[in-house]
Amino acid sequence: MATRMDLDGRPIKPMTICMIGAGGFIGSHLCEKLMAETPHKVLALDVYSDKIKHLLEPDSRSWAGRIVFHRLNIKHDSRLEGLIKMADLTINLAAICTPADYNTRPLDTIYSNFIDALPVVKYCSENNKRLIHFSTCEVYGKTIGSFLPKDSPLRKDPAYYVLKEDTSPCIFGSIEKQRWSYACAKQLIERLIYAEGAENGLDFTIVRPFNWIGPRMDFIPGIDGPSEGVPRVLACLSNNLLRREPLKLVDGGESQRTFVYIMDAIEAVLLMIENPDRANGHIFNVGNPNNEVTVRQLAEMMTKVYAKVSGEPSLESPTIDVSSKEFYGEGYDDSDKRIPDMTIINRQLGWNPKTTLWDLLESTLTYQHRTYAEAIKKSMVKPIAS
Ligand SMILES: NC(=O)c1ccc[n+]([C@@H]2O[C@H](COP(=O)([O-])OP(=O)(O)OC[C@H]3O[C@@H](n4cnc5c(N)ncnc54)[C@H](O)[C@@H]3O)[C@@H](O)[C@H]2O)c1
Ligand SMILES: O=c1ccn([C@@H]2O[C@H](COP(=O)(O)OP(=O)(O)O[C@H]3OC[C@@H](O)[C@H](O)[C@H]3O)[C@@H](O)[C@H]2O)c(=O)[nH]1
Repeated sequence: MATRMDLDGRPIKPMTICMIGAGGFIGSHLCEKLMAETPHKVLALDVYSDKIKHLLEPDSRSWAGRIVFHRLNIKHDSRLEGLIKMADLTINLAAICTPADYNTRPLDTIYSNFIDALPVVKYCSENNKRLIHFSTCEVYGKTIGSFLPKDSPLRKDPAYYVLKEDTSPCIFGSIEKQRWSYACAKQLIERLIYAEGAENGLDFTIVRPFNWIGPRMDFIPGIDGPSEGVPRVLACLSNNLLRREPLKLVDGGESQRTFVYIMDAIEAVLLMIENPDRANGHIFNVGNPNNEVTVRQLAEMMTKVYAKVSGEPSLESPTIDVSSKEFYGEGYDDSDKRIPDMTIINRQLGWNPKTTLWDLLESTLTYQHRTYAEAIKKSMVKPIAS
């Protein structure tokens, strides 16, 4: 493998990365990228390994031995500090991060996103190790514009909705809207990391992902996850399409999101890993401001794309409205609109997303169809009564 150069033309030394939550959606893509394109080693920590098992098989692959899986729960495992000490860099991805959990399991959500992350920050700070911590775009909460009168022309002014790392406020709902337990826990761990940087010199980078989507995201209920489980929107709507049932739109599907392809987003993370001088001390939005849709538009586009990749005609009534109370239960609330400002990541790392929403849905739904269509068909065949 040719020596890799950083953005300032210096050779990049191979490093060891302690990746916590390596078995999840983002972790699996990051591990794949690191194995295929870099000489770095990965200590992969997670309670699950299904999504990276293809990388762990002892075969003749060129990366054999560069990735080692450690099955552990960071809540209670004394191996954690030793593994952080063995590495040059720690990346913490571990979290409960599906909205269906925020209002129904608020304690688990707060513990996972704040309390369980504390030792990771502490061990990095005490051992002078660099930390890349995964936060979320949800720390911005709602836009300022959402509080303006519906007909206010200011709602169209980007100053009232574009989310900027160093100037936008974090606006959450009231305490009984437990949806915000996740965002609030993430905000507090960001503040703690920032303070460790300011007071104790911790080298940190904070990533705020804006709806990264792609293959291996979450699970399909009843196939590789619980039948009653509610994953994030991509998997929910994929599940509906695979089962040929109407796609459920929560509260009319009016909320807006920007979706970025996981493959584009992983490029940004690799730039952070390999350019510490440009990434340390920064908080980065990572998203695609050009891929904005309402959830209703997302559902309509997914319906069209799925018909194309599966060859099956769409349903006559492809969507159905459902209230948030019915879908998520008491205490749900929502972010109205999420457009990332890209100035800082552009300036520091020269990163820009490339993939359009149509293209990323086409490759992702091709994967969903190939991976799940047969299993769904089998599961839907009713057993014959004897
Ligand atoms: N995917 C997105 O669009 C998105 C958006 C915003 C923020 N994020 C953040 O990025 C990170 C990764 O997200 P993801 O989409 O890959 O989620 P994911 O749920 O697929 O991955 C998280 C992984 O962490 C592991 N984990 C959780 N608790 C653990 C513990 N106590 N010990 C060991 N492992 C544990 C889980 O088993 C899982 O494999 C999270 O911090 C999330 O909040 C993701
Ligand atoms: O079947 C569904 C599922 C979801 N939705 C809606 O689709 C939108 C997006 O839902 P997602 O499940 O992807 O979750 P959100 O975008 O609200 O939050 C996510 O954002 C960033 C991360 O921190 C987390 O991964 C998650 O909190 C929401 O408005 C939700 O109400 C539907 O209309 N139908």
